[in-house]
Amino acid sequence: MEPTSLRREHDNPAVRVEQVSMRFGGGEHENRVLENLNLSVEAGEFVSIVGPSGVGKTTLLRIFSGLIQPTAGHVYVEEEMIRQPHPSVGVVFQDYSRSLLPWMTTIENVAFPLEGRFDKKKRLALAEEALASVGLGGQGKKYPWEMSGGMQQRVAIARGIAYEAKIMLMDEPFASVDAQTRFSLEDLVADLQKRLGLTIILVTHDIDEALYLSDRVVVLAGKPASVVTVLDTDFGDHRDQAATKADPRFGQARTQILELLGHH
Ligand SMILES: Nc1ncnc2c1ncn2[C@@H]1O[C@H](COP(=O)(O)OP(=O)(O)OP(=O)(O)O)[C@@H](O)[C@H]1O
Repeated sequence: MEPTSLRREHDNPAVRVEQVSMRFGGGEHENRVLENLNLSVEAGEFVSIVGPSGVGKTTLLRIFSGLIQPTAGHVYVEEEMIRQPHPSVGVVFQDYSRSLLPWMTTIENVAFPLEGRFDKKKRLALAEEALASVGLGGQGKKYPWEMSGGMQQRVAIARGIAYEAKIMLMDEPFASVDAQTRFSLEDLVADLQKRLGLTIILVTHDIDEALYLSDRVVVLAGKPASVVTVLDTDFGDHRDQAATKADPRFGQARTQILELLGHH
């Protein structure tokens, strides 16, 4: 576990932000959230962002998505500067119940963002394939509200896959499910990432989850926030919930992050 430099040179960045600052409000109500932040994520890489509550993790993810514009700095997707959402980027939020439309069946929900891109037959075929990839093949006729929380979150992930998003931004996607389901969703996402060669940026408050899933863990801190450390994980490609978390290097990395965040 070696701390790496804050600005690492990348060969093939999928997404990156350059000198990004973000302020909300003005005058005496000004809230400076992010300042001069640089972060580059390589194609096929899994990067997690951790930091104290309110530090600006979600704000940074929304800037990466193009949903909001930074006050200063630039955002690039596949080396193209963006000012709005980019078709290669999918977003999965914690609150799956708000992202799935209750009056549509599961398969219709997954196929919905493909409207205008493909005819109906192709849309449904892609949606079925995506559902199968998250272990929900043949279940497309159910409505979201007939499914458990974990299943609904798998549907939300399938929607990004059907859309052929190569870059997935995930904001606390497993926070609303029980611990057991959380572990299986983590393993599902790790597997999909490898199989489909996805680039993933995950915001989480769970340091074990960040270490378990990521190639690098980015620690945000300060007010306004900046990247205080980037940790490379070296637990190998084949991770296992029990064995990886029992690895002494895992414990050392966890302690290092907790100390950085002021939890001694
Ligand atoms: N649309 C907005 N308008 C005004 N202020 C905002 C807006 N979005 C975020 N903020 C402010 O930006 C700061 C960072 O919020 P953000 O949600 O990004 O933090 P976070 O690290 O994701 O927090 P948590 O871990 O609690 O989810 C907070 O002070 C928040 O009040």
